[in-house]
Amino acid sequence: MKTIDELLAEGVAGKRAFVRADLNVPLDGTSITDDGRIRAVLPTVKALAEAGARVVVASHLGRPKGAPDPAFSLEPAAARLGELLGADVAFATDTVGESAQATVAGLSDGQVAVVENLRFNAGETSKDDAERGAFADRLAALADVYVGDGFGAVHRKHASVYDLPARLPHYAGYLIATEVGVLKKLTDEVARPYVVALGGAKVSDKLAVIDQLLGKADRILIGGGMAYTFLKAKGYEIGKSLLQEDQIPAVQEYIERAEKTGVELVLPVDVLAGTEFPDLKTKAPANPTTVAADAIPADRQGLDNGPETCKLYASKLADAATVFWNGPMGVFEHPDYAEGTKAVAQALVESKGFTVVGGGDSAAAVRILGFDETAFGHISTGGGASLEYLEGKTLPGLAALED
Ligand SMILES: Nc1ncnc2c1ncn2[C@@H]1O[C@H](COP(=O)(O)OP(=O)(O)O)[C@@H](O)[C@H]1O
Ligand SMILES: O=C(OP(=O)(O)O)[C@H](O)COP(=O)(O)O
Repeated sequence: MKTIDELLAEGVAGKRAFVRADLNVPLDGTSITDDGRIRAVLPTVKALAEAGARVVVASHLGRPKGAPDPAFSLEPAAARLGELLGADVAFATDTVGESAQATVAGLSDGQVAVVENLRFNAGETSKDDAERGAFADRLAALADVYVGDGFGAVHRKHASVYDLPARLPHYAGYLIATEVGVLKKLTDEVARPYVVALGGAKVSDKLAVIDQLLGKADRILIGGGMAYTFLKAKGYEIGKSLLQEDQIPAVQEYIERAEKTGVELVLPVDVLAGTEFPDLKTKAPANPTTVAADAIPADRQGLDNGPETCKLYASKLADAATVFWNGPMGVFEHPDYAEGTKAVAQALVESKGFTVVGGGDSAAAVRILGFDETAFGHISTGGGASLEYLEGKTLPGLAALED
């Protein structure tokens, strides 16, 4: 894999450098609640700009449906990037159209532009190779070289991640190099006990990871939206909680395999349940009740770990020599549902083991809830990406940078 240092040594002045970043930051309307992913790509953007490149930064944000949607505009992220760089950052209101072409053509050496959300174009995420390829061709027309630095998206076989690097000389940016360097340590001989904590909302994406983790981890703690498919698979009532119904048979098999192989699979014993999903804008009191995890009332949904589960998970993390945590334990964005996430973060802070937190929202949670980032071994910008890396899978966005 060629790195950005090789590109800098070859000389990049006057060249258009396309940086595929992951600027998928959490937003409250148009205000960014955590800019960690923007800060994470700064070393790459700065190095290219200082070397005189014309830097074109591209990213997805959220999951728009292949067409422009103002709620998912990258404009706030572009503005924040400009503030952090201390320089004007141009913004193109489309990704490959007239605005992007004119914006890129207007760049001088050392200037930076951001183009609009890649996922406003159906070709970005298409499963059809030709459709993705056609979009990648249009992206390629904007640049001379490609720098892959969107670690959080390297597990996606998307046009800007997988097809575009094949069309341009390609290099890995500093963030990807750092992330892979740290995560590699968890794929070699890991210090045991190795405990993995999984939560969050991207349940369908991440349930499959457990299949592999069962052969690697000594203990797996399940929380967040992930937990309810497990509780349902055990035959419990989960009310209106998040459920991945089609995954129940797979989850039942995971539970059986864990029992047979001696992997400790730990599920919540109590949860905080509300009558509805809380209002994250007003943060109006949600008045949840603590209920047993095997008897969530039909009109309620589990939205955080309960107090007994918080204690249980802290005890299960206390003796870990290695911890990997992805996915908040509850809807931490609301103060009534933040305790489960806080308890896991606190247990990692107190841990004597090597601790890794991964994921856009998990990393944001740690910072928003006031934890000191330096108290963790590593905070990864990618959740799904780091999980799939730990599974030993070939990640499209890394494979594409290899040759
Ligand atoms: N029980 C739950 N029900 C619904 N959403 C949940 C629940 N627990 C956590 N979440 C949500 O999960 C989201 C983060 O999930 P995810 O994107 O998978 O994590 P990450 O970005 O760290 O990989 C948060 O916005 C949080 O509100
Ligand atoms: O937020 C992300 O992943 P993560 O929630 O697993 O950390 C990445 O930006 C990838 O986004 P996606 O899961 O919509 O492809």
